[in-house]
Amino acid sequence: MDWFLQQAKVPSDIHRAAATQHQSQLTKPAGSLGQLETLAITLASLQGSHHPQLKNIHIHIFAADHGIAAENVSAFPQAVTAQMVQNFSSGGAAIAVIAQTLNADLAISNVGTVQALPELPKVLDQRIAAGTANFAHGPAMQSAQLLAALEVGRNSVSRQQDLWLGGEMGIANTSSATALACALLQVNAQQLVGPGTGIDAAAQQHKAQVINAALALHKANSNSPLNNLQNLGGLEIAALVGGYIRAAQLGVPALVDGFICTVAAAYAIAINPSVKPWLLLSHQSAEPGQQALFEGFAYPPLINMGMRLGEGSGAAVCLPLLKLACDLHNNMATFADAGVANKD
Ligand SMILES: Cc1cc2ncn([C@H]3O[C@H](COP(=O)(O)O)[C@@H](O)[C@H]3O)c2cc1C
Ligand SMILES: O=C(O)c1cccnc1
Repeated sequence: MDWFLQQAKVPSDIHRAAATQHQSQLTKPAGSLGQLETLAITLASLQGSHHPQLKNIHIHIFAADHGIAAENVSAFPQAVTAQMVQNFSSGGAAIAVIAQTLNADLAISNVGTVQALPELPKVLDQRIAAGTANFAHGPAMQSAQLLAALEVGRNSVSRQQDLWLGGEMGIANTSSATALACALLQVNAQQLVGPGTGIDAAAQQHKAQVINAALALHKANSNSPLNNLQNLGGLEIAALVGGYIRAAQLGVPALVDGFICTVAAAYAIAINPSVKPWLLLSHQSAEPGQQALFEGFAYPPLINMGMRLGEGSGAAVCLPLLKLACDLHNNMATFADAGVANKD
């Protein structure tokens, strides 16, 4: 059996029940910490621990170019993908600043920029191809490339991680993500298309037309999520899919970023439904297409900051909340410990 079809670990009901009971003993009215309580309980059951923790957080950005960029669907030129990889490496990108502030481990995999890059700190050169092919004209990837990209994501996860957070960089990847979401949900691109890096309404119409035409082109071979991923995907999106599936198999919770990552996570679930409990939505992106996918997840997103950047940034912004959820769960006094009267 292909590795990505193997079952995910099963979350611990025993730890969920114990964490729920523990929360009811802490010095606060029951339920008053809202989602911080449910988060701690979820992390306890996923980590199989009475003391959920987020000490070892791994942020991994996957970068690749997209052939669909030739269709004029992004506000920015393709060269920005590689330039941003250098910016991740040198610490100037938003995600690099956030990772630094939060003291989280940041790695970058170049899975397919058109230009090869010189060796850069923190950047793994894992180029599978010089970007994807233009999916308006044919399959984005060969099947061997899809398998290789899934494998790159797989290899970024380890059991030692308390949480795995994937991010992406790839000019034109909102077009790929929109096409994938349309194929999964069986809807028209007009329903999901959005501004990406900031194109206006007329350009969004054009983007939707390009995507709809491509969906029609690939329709005959669109009967499985893996086929759709190969035809419409990006190398970095496929790597994210591999990362989400592996995290779930190893019992590592994964925090899902905005639109593109949510599409990748939805594909991980479509390919291997057992991964679903392990994928936590972080933020609601301002990219409109993301919301249509929320129903397929086990938990709703945590915050809405109006962000639409990608790079894993929205998920990373949620990390302090997750850490607080753990610390409150682990360090608050119980009514009995503190001598505080509980309600009758
Ligand atoms: C400077 C810069 C930094 C970024 N970081 C993430 N993205 C985001 O924008 C891109 C997707 O939008 P579209 O489909 O419109 O090209 C992706 O690379 C995504 O990660 C960026 C985009 C730019 C321009
Ligand atoms: O929500 C996202 O992930 C997103 C939205 C626009 C551009 N890049 C990423």
